[in-house]
Amino acid sequence: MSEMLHAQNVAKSFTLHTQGSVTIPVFQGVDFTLSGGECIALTGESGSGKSTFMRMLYANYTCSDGSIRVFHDGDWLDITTASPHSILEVRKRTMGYVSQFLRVIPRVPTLEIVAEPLVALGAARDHAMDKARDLLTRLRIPERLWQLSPLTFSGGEQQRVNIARGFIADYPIMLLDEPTASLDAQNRATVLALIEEAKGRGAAIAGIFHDHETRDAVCTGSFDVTSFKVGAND
Ligand SMILES: Nc1ncnc2c1ncn2[C@@H]1O[C@H](COP(=O)(O)OP(=O)(O)OP(=O)(O)O)[C@@H](O)[C@H]1O
Repeated sequence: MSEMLHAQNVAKSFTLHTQGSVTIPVFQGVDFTLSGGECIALTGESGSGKSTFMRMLYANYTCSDGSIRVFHDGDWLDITTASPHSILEVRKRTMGYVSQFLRVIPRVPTLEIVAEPLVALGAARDHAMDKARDLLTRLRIPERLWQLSPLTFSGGEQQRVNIARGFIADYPIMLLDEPTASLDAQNRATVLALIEEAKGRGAAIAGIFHDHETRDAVCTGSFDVTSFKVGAND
């Protein structure tokens, strides 16, 4: 399995500038690697920093220390020092992120929202639309909703649209933030199948899965963020 992501000696603390510059240390000294075909669960008690770490892997949060290198376009790129343009390129071609919540521009139809990442990669529009229809069907979004904006959809429907959008492109690295959180058993099974398919094509996956059954079904390993808590080894 080839390594796709390598975080080294990563630390994070938040400074609350609006609250007397109070500093909240979260973790330090985090070493983490992710290879193709793996699905690693980020684990640890509530507040240990799982979401924070995942946002750092996606360069949404800065690092207080350390490096996070991703294998992008045949070379290693440190996203902690990369330009905003490079980060957008990494997100477009190398690293997908499926969050629990859908963020979309109002009035854009669901089908377009799902197809968009593949169109952005240069795929033919017909192919992207076919794949979007296929994913929406698999995720049981009724066809009568495809031309509507998902803004008025239920929480579970919005999450499934988000999953369809996240899985439409074959990203080499995928970050999954509770992808099955508000899904029923049938849809959860579909998401598990999508994760298995991504693993099978060699994607390197890291995820937060509060549901143990999901974690046990798809994960090849786990990574406990708690052990890097500031002061954990004092
Ligand atoms: N934007 C932020 N500003 C300030 N503090 C933050 C911010 N995001 C997270 N934190 C703090 O960082 C710590 C880790 O939070 P995080 O959400 O990453 O934990 P978690 O392990 O994902 O928790 P949970 O399992 O409850 O979702 C918490 O103490 C939290 O208050």
